[in-house]
Formats: sequence, structure tokens, C-alpha cells
Amino acid sequence: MKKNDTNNFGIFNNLQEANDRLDAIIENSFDGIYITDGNANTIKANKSYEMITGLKKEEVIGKNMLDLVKNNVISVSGSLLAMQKKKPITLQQEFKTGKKALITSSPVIDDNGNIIMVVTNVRDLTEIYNLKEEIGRKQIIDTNKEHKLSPINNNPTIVDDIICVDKKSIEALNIADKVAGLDTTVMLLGETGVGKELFANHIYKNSNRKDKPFIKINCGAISPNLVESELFGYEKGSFTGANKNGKAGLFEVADKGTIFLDEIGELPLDMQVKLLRVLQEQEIERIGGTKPIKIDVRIIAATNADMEDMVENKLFRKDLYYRLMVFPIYIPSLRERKEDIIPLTNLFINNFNDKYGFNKKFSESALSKLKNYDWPGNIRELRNIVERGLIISNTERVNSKDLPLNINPKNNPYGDIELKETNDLKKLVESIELKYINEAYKKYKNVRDAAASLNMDPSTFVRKRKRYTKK
Ligand SMILES: Nc1ncnc2c1ncn2[C@@H]1O[C@H](COP(=O)(O)OP(=O)(O)OP(=O)(O)O)[C@@H](O)[C@H]1O
Repeated sequence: MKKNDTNNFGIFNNLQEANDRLDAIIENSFDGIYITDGNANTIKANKSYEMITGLKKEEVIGKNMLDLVKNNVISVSGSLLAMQKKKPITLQQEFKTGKKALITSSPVIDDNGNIIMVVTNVRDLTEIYNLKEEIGRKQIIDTNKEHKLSPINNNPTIVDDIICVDKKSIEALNIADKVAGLDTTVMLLGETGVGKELFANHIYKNSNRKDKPFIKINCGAISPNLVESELFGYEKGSFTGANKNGKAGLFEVADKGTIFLDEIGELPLDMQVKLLRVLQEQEIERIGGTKPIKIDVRIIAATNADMEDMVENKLFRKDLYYRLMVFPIYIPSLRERKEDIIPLTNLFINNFNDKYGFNKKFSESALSKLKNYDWPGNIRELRNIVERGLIISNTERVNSKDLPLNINPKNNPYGDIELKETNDLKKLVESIELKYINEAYKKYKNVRDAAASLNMDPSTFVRKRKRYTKK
């Protein structure tokens, strides 16, 4: 039958058909819909409304909102509030079904300013609210440093923000969990950016010393002539320029707690002797001091250097090496645990979407490009690439062309300059700095030489490298 477009029923043939279709639309809406007349009498409620609220249509249709509230059938009425205010009202409400919903009640007002009905939309946001609560809980846990050890099994695991999906990384995390509470020295081994510092945090948080100090020291970042005074402190008047009252070193500050010695391979040889003494005797001596000071610290060390090679080449003391290797944990490179790539990517997409207020997604080809790359800079590099991709892409979808892998800085250090409508020069400069810092570190494999090659102070080098990877 040909539709008559010229009657008052639009695309419908008659009033009955228009009504039936309208009913079907309301009934099949995914959101709950609830309609009252201008006197707050319920005239309609759909299937989704029943599902979300647990109320049957028969319990509400024909009833006045005031009575429903009075009889505790519903706790609060968006329709009544919208009538009072003569404007749309949005509320959050929880129902006896356990579902949580966002309720928007909008008054429909005629030409004379009278409310002729109120249409309420009930959107089930249970999942989103639960997620929000979970994030809130997590933030509280992080803030209070009250992490409780989660059982590790073969399922994907997120503990202390460490994502482990691949068997190999789960194994490493399992080992870290086993040793965390044992108060023994731990040596974390693995390439740059694999998560050694994250593992050190995790071990500390799950140790019996979790309420005591946790001091992190990057052995490559302290200039050699300050290492001793920084680590072991000095007595008053022991050298020019020193604080006249003397100063406690970081080992004393960490007493009863834990010290994380990152890049341990860069500890100068004379300091290695002193560290050996800490491990053997549990005591230190300040510069200019006459008597040893007893301390009780747990040491977690980390390196990406080939320590055996260093020992062989007399760059690292053999006795200290064995003392440190009481409990080595090898954290595999990202290319050895490819199953982690996509979950990590998703974590970083979420983090940076939140940080920049984006809602971007990665295309399939972008994800497969990440999965097939060999990640010399490991997770740190993945994190940077994801952040860059999200910033660079001009659309809501990040494509593989937005992910500049295999950049070779020897060619053109600045790449092809493509001016966009907005160019954040600070970010561009940072990304070039980071590129050089990473390349120098890859080449020299230690902070001191890498920093020197860029004419940079080692501590600035470390600070920048860390800062660019901080959330
Ligand atoms: N399993 C993981 N889950 C989530 N984020 C991770 C994971 N491993 C590492 N990261 C992130 O990757 C970055 C590098 O990690 P981290 O600094 O711990 O590496 P590292 O091995 O100590 O590096 P380096 O040897 O260069 O100091 C950090 O931003 C860290 O949060």
C-alpha cells in the first residue's frame, strides 16, 4: 500500500498505526522509558524500565508519582523534580535489582507554558559505576600504600600496575612474590625498560618492610666524587663545602627499610668495597667517621649490564657480585613475551586517553604493527610510542602510520616536518630529546657515557629519561 505523506500522520497511514509504531519504539528502547502526564500520573513504562528497576508496569501505570514516593515504591522521583523546576533534571539512582542508573526527566511544555507530560530516560550505568568505584578503590589503595598480595596464577594478572599476561612475565612475577617477604638481597636483571624498577616497588610493597623507608638510588646518576658522601654520609668538618653539622647518608636514612640500587653496574670500584661491607657486616662508616654505624637495610639491586662480563673484565668485584646474586630475577624483554604487548598497549591507551582527555582507539593494523616490532627499548619504548601515536593522530583512530617505529635518528634527526593546525613545540622538543636519550643509552649501555655523549649531566639524563616515562 502506498503511504500517504500528505496526511497528519507522517509516514504512517493512520493514527492507530502511528500509535502502534510509537509504542514499539518506546517498548524496544535499550534505555528505560517512563512517562507521566502533566499531573504526575504514570502513563507509560517500557520493558527496559522493568528490567533496570525491578518494578512491574502494573505497579506503576495509572499511579501518581507522589503516591509512589509516599508508599516507598520509588525513593525519589525525577518527574516530580522536573515538574517543580520546569526544566530537565538528572539524578543517579540505585534500584533494588542492584542496578545503578542515570535518570533524566524532561518536562514537555505546551505553547501556554503548561507541562503536558514528563519523559524520563533511565540509562543503566551499573558497569560504568562499578568500574569507577574500582578505580577509586585502587587509587585509595595506592595512596595508602596498602597493597595486599594477590594470588598469582596463569590468568592475566595486574598487580601494583604490573601487567602480566604472557607466561614468561607471570613466572617472573611469581618469583618476585615468593622472595618479597623473605628479607633477602634481590638482583633484578633485564634490558632497559623491562620493568625492573616496577618489580622493585612490588617487592618492597609486599615485604615486611613495607611501612619503613624505601630509598631509590640510581648509581649511574650520582657524580663519582659524590657517591660516597651521598650513600654513606660524612661527619662534621670532614671536607670543604660539606654541611658543618655532618650529614647522614642514604643508607642511614633507609635504616630498617629497603634500598633500591638501580644500575648497580655503574657503582665505582671503591664504592663496591663499601657496599660489600654493608652486605657482610650490616654496617657503614661515614666519611671522616671513626666508628662504624650499625644499619639494617634490605638491598634490591638492578642492572641491564652483562655483570658476568663486567666481573671478567674486572669492572665489578667478584665477591660483591656473588653477594648480590643471592636471588636473581630475570625479567624478560618484551620481544620474549609478546603476549604482553596488546594488554600493555591497552593500559597505556587508557592512561593517555585519560591524561589528555582523548577517546581514541588503535586500528587493527596499528596493533599488529606493535605486535610485530621487536622493541629494543621494551615497555618504556612501547609506552612512548603509544603516547606519541595518540598525540599525532588527527582522528579518533590511531593508524599504523601514526606509529613511527624504526626511527633512525642518523638520517634526519627532526624527521619530515609536517605542520599541523596546533603544534605543541614543548612536546616536540621533548620527543626529540627523548629520542636522543634513548638512542645514546642503547649505544653506550650506561648512563655516564650516554650522558657524556650528549654533553649532559648524568643526573639530568636520568631525570629526563624518567620524567618522560612518568604518568
Ligand atoms: N609489566 C608492566 N606493566 C605495566 N607497566 C610496565 C610494566 N613493566 C614496565 N612498565 C612501565 O614501563 C616503564 C619502564 O619501566 P621501569 O622503569 O620499571 O624499567 P627498568 O627496567 O627499570 O628500566 P631501566 O633499566 O632503563 O631503568 C615504566 O613506565 C613502567 O611503569
